[in-house]
Amino acid sequence: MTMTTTAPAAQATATTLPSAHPKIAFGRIGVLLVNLGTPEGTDYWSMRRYLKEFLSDPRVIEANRALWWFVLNAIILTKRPGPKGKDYETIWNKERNEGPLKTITRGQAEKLAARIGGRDERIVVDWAMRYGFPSMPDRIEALQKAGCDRILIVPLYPQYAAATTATVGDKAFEKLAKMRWQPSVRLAPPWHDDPVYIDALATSLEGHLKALDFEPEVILASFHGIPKSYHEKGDPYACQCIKTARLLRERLGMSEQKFRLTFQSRFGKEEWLQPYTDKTVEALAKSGVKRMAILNPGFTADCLETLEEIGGENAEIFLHNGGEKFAAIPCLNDTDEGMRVIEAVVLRELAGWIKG
Ligand SMILES: C=CC1=C(C)c2cc3[nH]c(cc4nc(cc5[nH]c(cc1n2)c(C)c5CCC(=O)O)C(CCC(=O)O)=C4C)c(C)c3C=C
Ligand SMILES: [Fe+2]
Ligand SMILES: [Fe+2]
Repeated sequence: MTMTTTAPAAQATATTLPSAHPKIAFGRIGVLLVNLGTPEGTDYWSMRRYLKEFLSDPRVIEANRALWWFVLNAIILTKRPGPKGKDYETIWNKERNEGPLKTITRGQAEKLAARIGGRDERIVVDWAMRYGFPSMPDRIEALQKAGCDRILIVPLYPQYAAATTATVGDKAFEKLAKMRWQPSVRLAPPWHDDPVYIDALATSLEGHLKALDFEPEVILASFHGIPKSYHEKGDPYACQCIKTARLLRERLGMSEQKFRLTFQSRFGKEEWLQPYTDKTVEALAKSGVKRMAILNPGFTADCLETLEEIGGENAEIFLHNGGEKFAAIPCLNDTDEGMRVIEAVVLRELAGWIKG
């Protein structure tokens, strides 16, 4: 017996859309590197605008809103912009007229694009600042216009804090809430205990120590602090900093006496995570330590807090109190070591989106 089949009748008409909508590009994959932000200039008004946006974020200042609004506007935004602007002047990139945080983040994005662009032609790398410019909403929109229907957002903080990492997510979703065709979004997790990161920090530190004309008696791994109350509410930040410092110390084979963890950049009257960097530096100098170095493993890029606060203020505290030799170790920045870490994090988090 033979079976015959008949072809189904050809569809009479093609599916038609109710009406046209604008042409929308799609099919590409965005990678958005995000760091904290920096003022647009060192003058009073640029400083004030930056500080206002930053310090109005409830993730950063968790105080009662009405009370904080008053303190911020009546006191902080009148007193802080002037002296802080002067501090920024000491580290300003005059060639580009911008803060070093911006220069370095741009460099990281450009180098990342060069490193991973060839793996998948759909990848587009961009960068943004959580506060100030280039703004996150602007760059997310630009990525979407470039055809990115998937975006990996990388908050450039090795240790998670609600005040830094979570607020990047908040800002991204605030923008997504206004989009008709939302891109799929991934937020890169912190990498505080990633072996690539620990190894990069160790290699970089060893290289810088070799280049010094002295051997430090004490090395401080100084992390930006947060209020102690945030830690008590469940922020994992302190635990992650402690783990980074321990892994790094073990990798370097140094004693707990020589390699110590401290927290810097206290803001306001509340108690912050301790031990404080400045108090430790002063106590070490007063106790007779003559040679020391400080590194900042929690900062992916040098900025006011590393160049001015550590390289300026803390160096001065040490030398003023009897210390003789002080070294501020540069951050990983866009060096080969630094890019090795960012590339590893990005490729791991792009898994499943790009070709294996
Ligand atoms: C690396 C992690 C950081 C954490 C955690 C963090 C918490 C935190 N910061 C403030 C207040 C200020 N920080 C400022 C600058 C600043 N902070 C970080 C990083 C972390 N902050 C960076 C990378 C920078 C940028 C420096 C630059 O070069 O532009 C400032 C502005 C400077 C100043 O006025 O002192 C403030 C203010 C709080 C309150 C906080 C946790 C709650
Ligand atoms: Fe800060
Ligand atoms: Fe500071």
